[in-house]
Amino acid sequence: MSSVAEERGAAPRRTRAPLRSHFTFSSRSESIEVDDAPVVDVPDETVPLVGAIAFEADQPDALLAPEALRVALPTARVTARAAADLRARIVAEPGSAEYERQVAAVVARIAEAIRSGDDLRKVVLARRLRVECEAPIDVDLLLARLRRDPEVTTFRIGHRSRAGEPTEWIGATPETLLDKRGDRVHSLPLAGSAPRSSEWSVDQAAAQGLLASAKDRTEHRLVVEHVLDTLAPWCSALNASSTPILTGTSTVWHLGTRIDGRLRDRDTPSLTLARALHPTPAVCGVPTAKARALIADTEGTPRGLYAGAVGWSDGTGDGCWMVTLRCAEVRGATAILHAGAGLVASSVPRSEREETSAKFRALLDAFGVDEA
Ligand SMILES: C=C(O[C@@H]1C=C(C(=O)O)C=C[C@H]1O)C(=O)O
Repeated sequence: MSSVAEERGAAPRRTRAPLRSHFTFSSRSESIEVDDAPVVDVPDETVPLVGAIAFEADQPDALLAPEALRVALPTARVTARAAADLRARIVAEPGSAEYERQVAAVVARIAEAIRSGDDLRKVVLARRLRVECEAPIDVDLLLARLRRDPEVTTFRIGHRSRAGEPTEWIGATPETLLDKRGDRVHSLPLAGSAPRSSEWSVDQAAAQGLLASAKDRTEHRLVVEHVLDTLAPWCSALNASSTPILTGTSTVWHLGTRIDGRLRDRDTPSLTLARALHPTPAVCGVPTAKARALIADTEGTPRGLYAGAVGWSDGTGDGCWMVTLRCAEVRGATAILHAGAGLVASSVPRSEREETSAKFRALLDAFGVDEA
C-alpha cells in the first residue's frame, strides 16, 4: 500500500537520460577518446560533437558535446588475448528459418512491385543474435579483439535506452558515410557482399563472384545513386569511380565506390551532411520511406543505434561519420548483435541469411563463440 507522502509526489522519480557519457573511435588514421562529456538531446552542429545517431528518427541518439575535441593518431593495434575464453549461449532472433521466410516475403513484395509498376526496389532486412555470457562482458577485451582487423573503425559509446537502462554500443564498421575536411567531402558506400573463406582459392572465387554478380551490382548502384543525388546540391564538384572496387574486412568481401566532392560552403557541418545522407539504401532501401515502413513491420523491434551513423565533428565542422555496422549493444552479461542484408528482386533467402551470418562473424570471433 502506498503512503500518502508517495501519492503526493514524494515517490522516487524515474531516472532520466544520463547527463554524461563516454565515447571512443579508432580508425586506420585517427583516434578519439572522450571519457566524460555531457549528453545533448538537441545538438548545436557547429560545436564539437561525438557519438551516434539512431536508425529511426524516433529512437534516442547518443550524442555528446565535449568541451574540446582532440583527434590523435591511432593507438597501436594491440595483440589481444586469444579468443575462446567466453562461455556464451546464442539465441537468434529471428532464427535462421524464420529470417529466410521473412526474406522470401520481402523479395516477393519487391518482385510484385516491379510487375505492378510500383517503385519499391530494395529493402535491407536485419536480424539479431542474443549472446548470453556467464559473466559480465569485458568490453575492453572485445574492442581490442575487434581492432585486430586493420580495415575497420572501432567504436564504443555509453548509451541509455528509452527505458532508462545503461548500455554500451561497440562495433567495428568498414563503411564511411561521410568524411569532411575543409571543403573536401568523401564517402565510400558499400553494398553487395560475399562471405570470405580461410582457404585462399575459395576466398578468391568469392571475390571474383561478387565482382561479376549482376544482383550485387544492382544493389550497389542504388546506394551510389542515393549518395550522389544527396550530395550534389551541397557540392560544386562531385565524382564517383565508374565501377565498384572490391573491398572488405577479414570476414566479408564488399563492393565499394569512392565518392569525392568539393563543398560549395566549407562551413557546412559534417553532421548536417551525414544526417542528409542517412539512411542510405545500404542499410534501408529504395525508396527510403517505403523501405523504412517494411523494415519496421518485418523486424518488429527498433534498431536503435544499429544502422545509424557514428563519428565525430569538430568546431569547424570537419569530421568523420561511419555507418554503425557490425555492432553489439552490451548490457551486463548479455549482448545483442545486429546484421542485415540488402534484398532486391533476385535475392535468394538462403544466401541472404548466410550473408548475415558472415557479417556476425567479426563480433562472434571477438566473443570467441560460434553462431548456434
Ligand atoms: C546492413 C549491413 O551491411 C550493409 C549492407 C551490405 C549489403 O547488403 O551487401 C553491405 C555493407 C553494408 O552497407 C550490416 O552489416 O548489417
